[in-house]
Amino acid sequence: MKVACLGGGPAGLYFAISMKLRDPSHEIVVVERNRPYDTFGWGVVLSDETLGHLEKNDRRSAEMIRDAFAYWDDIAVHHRGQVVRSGGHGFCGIGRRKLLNVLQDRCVELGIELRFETEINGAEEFAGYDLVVACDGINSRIRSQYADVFKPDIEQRANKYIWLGTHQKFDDAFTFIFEETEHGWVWVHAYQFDPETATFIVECSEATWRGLGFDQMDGPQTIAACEKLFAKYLGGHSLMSNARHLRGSAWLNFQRVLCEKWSHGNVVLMGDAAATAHFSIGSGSKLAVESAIALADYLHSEPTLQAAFDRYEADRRVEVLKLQSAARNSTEWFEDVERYLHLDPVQFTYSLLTRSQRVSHENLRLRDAAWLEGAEKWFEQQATGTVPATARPPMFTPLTLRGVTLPNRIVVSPMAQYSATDGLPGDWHFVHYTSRALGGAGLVTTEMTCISADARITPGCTGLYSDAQEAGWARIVDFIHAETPAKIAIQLGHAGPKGSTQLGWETMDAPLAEGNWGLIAPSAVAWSDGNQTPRAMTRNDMDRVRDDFVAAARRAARAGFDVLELHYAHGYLMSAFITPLTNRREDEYGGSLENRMRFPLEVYHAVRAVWPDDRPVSVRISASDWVGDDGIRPEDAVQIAAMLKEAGVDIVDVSAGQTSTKARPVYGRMFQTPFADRVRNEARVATMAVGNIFEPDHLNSILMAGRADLCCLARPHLADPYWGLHAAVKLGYEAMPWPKQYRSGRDQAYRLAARGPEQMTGKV
Ligand SMILES: CC(C)(COP(=O)(O)OP(=O)(O)OC[C@H]1O[C@@H](n2cnc3c(N)ncnc32)[C@H](O)[C@@H]1OP(=O)(O)O)[C@@H](O)C(=O)NCCC(=O)NCCSC(=O)c1ccccc1N
Repeated sequence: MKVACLGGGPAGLYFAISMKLRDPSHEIVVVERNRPYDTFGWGVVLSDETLGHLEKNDRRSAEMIRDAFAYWDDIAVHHRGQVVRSGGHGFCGIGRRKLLNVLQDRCVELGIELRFETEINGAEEFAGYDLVVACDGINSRIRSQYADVFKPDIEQRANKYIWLGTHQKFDDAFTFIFEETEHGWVWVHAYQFDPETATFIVECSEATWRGLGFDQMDGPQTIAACEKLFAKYLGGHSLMSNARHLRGSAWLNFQRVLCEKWSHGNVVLMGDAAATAHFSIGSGSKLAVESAIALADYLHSEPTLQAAFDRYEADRRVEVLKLQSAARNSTEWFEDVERYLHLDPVQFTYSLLTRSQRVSHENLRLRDAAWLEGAEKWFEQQATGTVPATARPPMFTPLTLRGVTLPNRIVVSPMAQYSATDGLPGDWHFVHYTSRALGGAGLVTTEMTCISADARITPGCTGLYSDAQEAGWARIVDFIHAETPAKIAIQLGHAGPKGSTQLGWETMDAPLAEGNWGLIAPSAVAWSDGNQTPRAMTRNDMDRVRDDFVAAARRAARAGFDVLELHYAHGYLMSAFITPLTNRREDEYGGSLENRMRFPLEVYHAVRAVWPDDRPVSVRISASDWVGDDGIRPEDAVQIAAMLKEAGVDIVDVSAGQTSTKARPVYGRMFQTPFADRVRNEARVATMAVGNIFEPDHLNSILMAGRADLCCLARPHLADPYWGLHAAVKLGYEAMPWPKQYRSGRDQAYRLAARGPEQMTGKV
């Protein structure tokens, strides 16, 4: 086969080697515009796993690469005058020039032609070749030439970065340095890649970059300014640019590239030309060399060029998407890093280490158990004020809000049971709520409990507007207080435009077959075409609703609830005021966010005035309407939370959506946690995270990284009332209190768990 590799970066060179090794009769040329020693980038990073793949593919070049590698295990984070160091991270770096030279030497050894200083203008210049591999990097000309076929999706990221080098040693750890300037924060990713040299990537937001005047500086001025900013870390050494190469001498914005199609005729994309991964997860080189191996394999296993391209694309796209998803998390973390810089250095470091969401709490334990234990102790000290002798998982630390101390951070999320008659909590509710409290949750939240009969979502919803209902709830609260360490919250709400609908297991959100009651809402906007149109509320209606909330709050206090949560989310009455999608009012309760929040805040203040001072109030909000700029966006949620905080709300329960039938939510593990994180760290208010949180590791990671203060689990608690107890068994946390009646079951559960996971009873 006659093969042309257009571009002599790692992808092109390694593909040429891989092809020649599989069949020495291939005639291969690598065409490259630069001279052999002309390159950008200082050092690149490969993992041990990728090195293993290289070894299997070509032992000889792998050994040469291994010999030239700098290894380091620690990550050091310089922040607010402290250095936090953790181990077990296992990186290896090599000079990009060294890597290219090793690969070039190997090409020559195998009889591959290297044609340097040759500019490629288009794939047609290689018409006589059987296979043309476009590995011409991030700005690929060949990709542009066939852009209508490859359909590249190129996203320019917000931050500015420059890739520099230094002779200062960073050989003991991969080092992150965060420095505050009068124009915002600037930070460094530094790592050694040969005995004399380290990569020194400087990054900041565009606003900081402009504020510091980098947009007006030439190369030498830029370097001098960076040297001054980071002088105390450079030990008198200078910074160096790779002046001959644009990508080593100028500030860049990272471009995330993904092509819809990777081949066209006999032309195929590879490496950065096909897909890129942000440098902050150190996986660009992995993608390039592993793609090179995969394409070489398929070209020798498949009957036709097209079949090989198809398998290559299908196989590599999955890997690319996985890495790009982790890379996106990491990129966004650095774009939003100013949100986290107020955190304590320990928590900030934890947040940094888990930024891609690929590294979880237990994974960090495998990397550096001692560091994680220290971090867990720090967390517990924040919660209790005392340094513990032994650490416990963050999810089992208490949280105090006003005069109420929750024994742990596990919350049973409010979930409608649709099982009440006339709003009365009955035996079903008694068994359901008390079981979850016995099962280890720190806080059990009731389903949305309605402030009046016409405030109900369905005829099966519970209420708190009669003496009988108050007595029914008091029975549940009393049992929980007498028999369990759990606290119990009542969630009070009014269904507004989503009222008078069928039970959850009938047709959700559809009106009743008969016996519908009239609806009220901020404006006469129906939930859907199939729902009743509500009447727009008058001020009299507002007075009644406020007074009903107050009366229910008084009853809740008398019934002994520990926490009161107001339901301001999911399209119900208060949420319908907050979102512009359903609030079309032209008076002082509609229009700006301040106006839309006016009635919800009035209700909050009225409730707070009758709710005991020593008991906290939580408010659940929808942090996104999932409809783009027409509805509530996460940045609006920060403002909403700031208003709630200002009003005295103790914790914001951050959910999302269910406010419009047009919503397009993006589901996934912990998919709403980024909203809780943003609200917590921008509005600086305690938050609860909710939404597809289901593993103990999720809770510990969320809490420890400061993304939320409590974690709500809904469906896991339907599947397993004893979720909290089982989580403690799984984590080996033996101090978890069990009901005394169940102690022999507890002992057996821990014994079986110690023998191995397959022996465990119950599931988590
Ligand atoms: C990703 C990788 C391997 C991709 O290799 P590719 O071979 O696909 O692309 P490349 O750009 O290296 O080489 C392609 C070369 O093709 C050539 N070329 C382009 N157009 C023409 C043309 N018209 N005519 C002739 N030649 C052409 C050209 O030389 C180009 O290279 P370029 O000009 O340098 O882009 C490469 O770009 C690279 O080495 N990147 C460095 C990525 C990296 O390792 N970053 C991670 C550092 S670790 C890190 O920062 C980190 C790690 C952990 C935690 C935090 C962190 N911050």
